[in-house]
Formats: sequence, structure tokens, C-alpha cells
Amino acid sequence: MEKAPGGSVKESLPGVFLYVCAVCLNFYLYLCTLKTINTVNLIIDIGNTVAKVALFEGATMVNVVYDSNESLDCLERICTEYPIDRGIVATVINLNERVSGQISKLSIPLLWLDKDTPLPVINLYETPETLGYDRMAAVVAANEQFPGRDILVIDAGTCITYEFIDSLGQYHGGNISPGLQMRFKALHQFTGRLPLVAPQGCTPTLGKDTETAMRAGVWKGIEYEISGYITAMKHKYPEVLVFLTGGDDFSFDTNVKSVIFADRFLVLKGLNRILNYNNGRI
Ligand SMILES: Nc1ncnc2c1ncn2[C@@H]1O[C@H](COP(=O)(O)OP(=O)(O)O)[C@@H](O)[C@H]1O
Ligand SMILES: CC(C)(COP(=O)(O)O)[C@@H](O)C(=O)NCCC(=O)O
Ligand SMILES: [K+]
Repeated sequence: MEKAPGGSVKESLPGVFLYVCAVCLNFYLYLCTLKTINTVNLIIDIGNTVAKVALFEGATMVNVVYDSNESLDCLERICTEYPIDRGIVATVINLNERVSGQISKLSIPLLWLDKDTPLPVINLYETPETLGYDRMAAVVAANEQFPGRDILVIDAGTCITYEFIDSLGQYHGGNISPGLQMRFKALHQFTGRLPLVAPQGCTPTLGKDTETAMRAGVWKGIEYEISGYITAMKHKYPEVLVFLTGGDDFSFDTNVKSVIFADRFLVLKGLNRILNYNNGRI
């Protein structure tokens, strides 16, 4: 090793040692930063009709799979395709042995979302122990996109749920209404003669036969219900934003459509935010 100018090698060793430490520390910090940005999260949202399994890198959803909420067989393959770091599970049903078995096979830190999970918003719901946390996840995602805003989230799935979170980030709760399929099934199941009508088909404003009477009753009923909620919420909170999510698609007329942010993956995004919010706790 050459002599340092004006000094012995021994005298320059501490400086070299510090320099090497600084380089190593910077390189380690760089790797940590990379890892945080590229952390791969597994998001499992188990609903009453269907399970959704999504992969997120940071805040970006890179893949989503719909699977049966009674088997969840996709988990095994997904875990071989991605270097998953951690996961979160939200379920609104009691899991059968097959699904529980699929989840228990996961060899990653797993957060089970429940009433005790720390949240990035304030939960004012008075029965947190019975709350469906898919509802909470939906408002967590909406609040992340528009913090400081009053937001109504409409989630059209097995049920149609209406969630309200205010500009202070307080989740107030909301309403639970029968979903699209549930309405068609109920009309058939709880009457003597009404058929099971398919959701798709001729839907006039007023039905002119049994099939269109039922189909229009369901579709227009949902549309007027949703429009009614939006009108009522806008009356009380003039600056309220409206999100629509869930598996069922609605084609709204212009006045309703104009105030709505449609985001099919709102619950998954909210679950991802909750998982990141609990980084280091699982
Ligand atoms: N791949 C799918 N499997 C089942 N239902 C689906 C699917 N895609 C859309 N749907 C529709 O979405 C609804 C379920 O919505 P979603 O919010 O995903 O389910 P969950 O209520 O189980 O969370 C069903 O009523 C159905 O009409
Ligand atoms: C209202 C729900 C059935 C909606 O579930 P989904 O339509 O997403 O299957 C679910 O959020 C739930 O089971 N909630 C429990 C009751 C409550 O939220 O107060
Ligand atoms: K729903």
C-alpha cells in the first residue's frame, strides 16, 4: 500500500476504515430502499361470492386473480411465481378447512385484518367486532387517494354497501343493501311463481312482461337507490366525492356517472395500504 502523502500508512488507516464503512453503509441503505420499494405484498380478500387474490409491489397492483372462496387453490401457484414478502387476509365469511389449509401453508408473515388491527383512519363504527373489514378497506383506499375529503364509497358485490368517511379521516359506517344477484334470487326464492331472471337482457324503465318487470325492478331499483344516496349525501356534504367499486358493473345515466370515481380494486388497494401501515408489526 502506498504511503499517504506526508504521513505513514498506519496514520491513514482510520481514514480508510471510515471511508470503507461509509461506502458499506450507503450500499446497505440503498439495498433497503430498493427492498421497501419492491416489497411484494400478497392481498387476500374473501367475500361472500368470490375471493380476490392480488399482488402489490409498493402501491402498484401487479396482478389479481379471482378464485373460489371455498377452495382458494390459486394461492400455491401464485406463491411460486412471486417473491412475496408478507400478506394480509380479510374475510367476511367463516373459512372452510380447505381455504384455511391453503392459507396456513403460506410461509410469509401474515396479517389477519380484524377489530384489533391498527388502521390509518379513525374507526367510529360502534360494533367494530362485527364490522366487515372489506368495508373499512374500501374507505381506507379512497381516503388515501383523496385525504381531507368527505367520501361516499359504494361497493356493489354480494351486498351493496354504502360507506362514509369524512374529511378528518373518520369512518362513520354506512348501509348494507341486497346486491344485484341477491335481488334476482330473492324474487324467485321468496315468491310462488316468479322465475329466476338473468341480470342481462331487455331492461325498459317500466316492464311490459314478467321478465322485464323483474329485471327493470332490480336494475332501476339499484340505480335509483344509488342516485338517492348520492343526492342525499351531496345535500349534507356538498363537496362529497363518490367512489363505486365491487364486482358488479352498472351503466349509469350521465348525471350519476359524472360524480363517480369507478375503481374495481378499491378494497384490494385499501388492504395493501393497511398492510403497509402495519409494516414491522407482523
Ligand atoms: N369472477 C366473478 N365471480 C363471481 N362473481 C363475479 C365475478 N365477476 C363479477 N362478478 C359479479 O360480482 C359480484 C360479486 O362482487 P364482489 O364484490 O367481487 O364479490 P364479494 O361480494 O364476494 O366481495 C357477483 O354478484 C357477480 O355478479
Ligand atoms: C356487508 C358485507 C356482507 C359485504 O360483503 P360482500 O358483499 O363484500 O361479500 C360484509 O361487509 C359483512 O359481512 N359485514 C358484516 C356486518 C357489518 O359490516 O356491520
Ligand atoms: K360489497
